[in-house]
Amino acid sequence: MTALLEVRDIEKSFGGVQAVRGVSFDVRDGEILGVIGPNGSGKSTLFNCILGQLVPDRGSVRVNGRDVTGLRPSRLNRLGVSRTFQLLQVFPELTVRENLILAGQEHRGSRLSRLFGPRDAGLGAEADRMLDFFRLRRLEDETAGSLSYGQQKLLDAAMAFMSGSRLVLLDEPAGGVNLTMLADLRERLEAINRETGVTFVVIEHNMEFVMALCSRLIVLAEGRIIAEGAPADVRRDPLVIEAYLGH
Ligand SMILES: Nc1ncnc2c1ncn2[C@@H]1O[C@H](COP(=O)(O)OP(=O)(O)OP(=O)(O)O)[C@@H](O)[C@H]1O
Repeated sequence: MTALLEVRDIEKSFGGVQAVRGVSFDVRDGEILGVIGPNGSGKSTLFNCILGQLVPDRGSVRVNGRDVTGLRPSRLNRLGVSRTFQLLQVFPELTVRENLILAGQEHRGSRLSRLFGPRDAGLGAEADRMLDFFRLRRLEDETAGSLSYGQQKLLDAAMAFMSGSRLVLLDEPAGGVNLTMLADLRERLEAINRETGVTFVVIEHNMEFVMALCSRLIVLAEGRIIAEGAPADVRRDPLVIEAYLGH
């Protein structure tokens, strides 16, 4: 079976710094893959190469068998690929619902309909679905800036799933989220994966969260994959332990 995402031999340097050195992996349709590694191991650079924020020096990225290497993020959005960033991307002055609609419009490649189109730009039903999925319904008319940080992270994740995204890359979804909200976030991400079959790749520093959420992990150190497998095996791997302790 063709993988949904095929990453082959990606390399990326910044001046003399080799941030990613020949990374290859596949993500199967419906899988939740975690990408972990110490600070500076190349996780964000790899994500940016996959999602068109950076053009890799070498290697290729395929989505559903189609070569998308170096394609701009907006083109990837239209192919059903979206992402979150370490820093929140919500618009604090817009309501929760408006943020969802805007994200949906961006994924479709247009912000203009926000100004000129119908109020919900035809995305109302989908926004409703996300409000229910991420249990944000009672907050739909609140401005995003008035929510707690954990609620804003939930909204940020929900926005990535708008407009039929089939592959979502989540960059530190658990960062800065308190314990109660963490359990909620994980449970909701598992539910959306189970119920809609959407595939995700997650960069995360919170080990407990990532081990519980992901069915498979890859571990980066100094720009290379040093381990790959089920969370329980990866956490026992001497190379992984050394990479973390070394930092
Ligand atoms: N724009 C850039 N210019 C120069 N060097 C960069 C740039 N982006 C990343 N690097 C370097 O590339 C290496 C990998 O960084 P990257 O941010 O990809 O690691 P990371 O695993 O995501 O780290 P963290 O967990 O701290 O977010 C680091 O040495 C970093 O300093």
